[in-house]
Amino acid sequence: MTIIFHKYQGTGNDFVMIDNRSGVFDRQNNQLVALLCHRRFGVGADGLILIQKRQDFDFEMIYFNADGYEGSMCGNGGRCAVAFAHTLGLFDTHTTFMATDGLHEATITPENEIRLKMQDVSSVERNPEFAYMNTGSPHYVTFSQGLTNKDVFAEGRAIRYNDRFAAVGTNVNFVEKQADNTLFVRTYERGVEDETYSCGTGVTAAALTASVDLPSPIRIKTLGGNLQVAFEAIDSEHFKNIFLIGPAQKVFEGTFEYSAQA
Ligand SMILES: N[C@@H](CCC[C@H](N)C(=O)O)C(=O)O
Repeated sequence: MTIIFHKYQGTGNDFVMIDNRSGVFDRQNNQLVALLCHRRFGVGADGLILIQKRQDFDFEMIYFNADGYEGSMCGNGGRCAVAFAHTLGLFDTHTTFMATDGLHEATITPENEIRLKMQDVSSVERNPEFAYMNTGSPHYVTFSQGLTNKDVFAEGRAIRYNDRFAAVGTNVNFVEKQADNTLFVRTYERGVEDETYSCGTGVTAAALTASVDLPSPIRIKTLGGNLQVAFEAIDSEHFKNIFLIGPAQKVFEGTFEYSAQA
């Protein structure tokens, strides 16, 4: 079987994108998804996204983590899906599409960035050491000093597999507030089981956590580039009109030869 794919990245969070409007790609084939995402045996990516037909919407985004299994919402993947759907001619500058956490809207800005509307957040658990919330995916957020030198893999993994989170898992974000009120965020991702260069739902959670000190929009720095999160805070636990804003770029396209025995 020959699979035509496109590779996209959004602030270094990278995705194999497949136009599956024909329905030919079997979304139950977790082994194939994991192989495509494998950085030595496959194309290599943090995740894979299928663009599918969906009645009443421009498209549906089906997101898989690099482990081959369908994940919860992916913010950077959503921005890349919008960029890819645009090249497929599915919309002009504004789109509405369906994802696992519901309806999303997005706009391509005059600066060619993707402004993606996220789901409202109606619950934030604020503890002295960390905050925990769902921004489409579950996120643990903790503030940290000396973040450049932190062992995000080891410390993030320890939290992801602790007694509270082991069964379902969580993404883990370490955040350092910088002098210019930018947030530097590094994320250990569930389903990738490693640090990624950026996590869109993670930086959204970081911004909402920091909203008690910083006004919207909040500028974010990640290992892979810069993002912004804009929002309306109703109070410290309720947020609406949340937007994740940043670049999404095509890297290359190609074909992948797959035989089930491989
Ligand atoms: N990279 C993503 C987050 C993807 C979701 C996650 N790994 C999970 O299923 O928990 C993003 O940009 O939001």
